[in-house]
Amino acid sequence: MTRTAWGHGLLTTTEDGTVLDAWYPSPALGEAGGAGELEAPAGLEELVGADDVRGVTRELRLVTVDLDAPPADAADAYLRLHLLSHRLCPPNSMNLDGLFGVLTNVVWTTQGPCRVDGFELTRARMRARGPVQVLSVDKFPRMVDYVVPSGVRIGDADRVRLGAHLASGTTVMHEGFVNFNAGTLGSSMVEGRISQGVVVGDGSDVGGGASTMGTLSGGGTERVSIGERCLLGAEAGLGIALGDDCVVEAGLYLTAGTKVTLPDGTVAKARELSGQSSLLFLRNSVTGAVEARPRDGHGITLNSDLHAN
Ligand SMILES: CC(C)(COP(=O)(O)OP(=O)(O)OC[C@H]1O[C@@H](n2cnc3c(N)ncnc32)[C@H](O)[C@@H]1OP(=O)(O)O)[C@@H](O)C(=O)NCCC(=O)NCCSC(=O)CCC(=O)O
Ligand SMILES: O=C(O)C1=N[C@H](C(=O)O)CCC1
Ligand SMILES: [Mg+2]
Repeated sequence: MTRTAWGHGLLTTTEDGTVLDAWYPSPALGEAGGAGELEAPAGLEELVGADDVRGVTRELRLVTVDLDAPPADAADAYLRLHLLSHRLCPPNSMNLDGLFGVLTNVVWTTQGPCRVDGFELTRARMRARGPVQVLSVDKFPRMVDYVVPSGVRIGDADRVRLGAHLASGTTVMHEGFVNFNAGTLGSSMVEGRISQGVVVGDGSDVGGGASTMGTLSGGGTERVSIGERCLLGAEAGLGIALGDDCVVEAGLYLTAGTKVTLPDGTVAKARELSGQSSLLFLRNSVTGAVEARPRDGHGITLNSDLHAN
């Protein structure tokens, strides 16, 4: 069966037809066709038109995508990113092959997206209109400029890209980062980096400055994930999947190839322990060896005051 999704998008298009962005206020799974669904949501029509200062036009388009096929173009890609951030699709549930290729690099400003080519002249025209700040130059905008999910706190809007999936009860502190096609499935404290493709389970804490290894560049190939009630300590790093109720000591970078001493004295590569539950990983400060020790009972408990968002 074909898995589809649709939405009415407000597209920003340059004079040569390049789509800079698309905003879908109410994307949905399935096919459009129910009562009123072929009409754009209230308020969108009023936003259509040219912005000569930025050299763009804003147009409405009803877009339908096949979630199992690669993104066809930028409008399609933006719908997929919205589906993730609206929590209609969890990370790793749709085809994102070739995503970077269909997105264009954009100057994201407080007056809206602009082309990179000729930006200084665009900036001059925008300055004549009013104050303008450049937020970033990137293929992805900030999530909160397109989607504000319920039950979430985000200390610094720059740190969460459109396409992040943040479950209700998630707090992303200023040092945290969440990439597209990545995020949380329940209450979580995020003070470290959740890389593309990485998913964090309910009740887990990613400590300050911690790193989860991504697979997009630099050789990391293991699919990293964190189960429920886990703690990735401050400044720790993770290159394998953790099951539930695991702890990684602060400052320990556990790569897939790290040799880990087990309680019976045998040595295993961390990737062989991938997905196992109830383990504590630490670097023994006397011997220098990385050890995995069994942990009893349930893992960490989050401070509920910090997640009643
Ligand atoms: C590894 C653990 C989990 C261990 O803690 P535990 O409470 O389980 O055990 P413990 O009581 O400290 O230690 C039990 C016994 O093991 C010993 N022990 C502990 N760590 C050891 C090590 N690395 N090598 C050798 N022995 C060790 C202790 O001395 C003690 O020995 P005896 O039995 O002989 O007494 C911890 O040190 C840790 O790293 N926690 C992570 C916390 C964290 O990072 N939270 C996120 C904060 S995020 C944050 O703060 C944001 C701010 C920021 O930005 O940084
Ligand atoms: O969720 C918060 O707010 C947090 N605040 C602490 C702080 O302000 O120091 C750190 C952990 C989360
Ligand atoms: Mg606080």
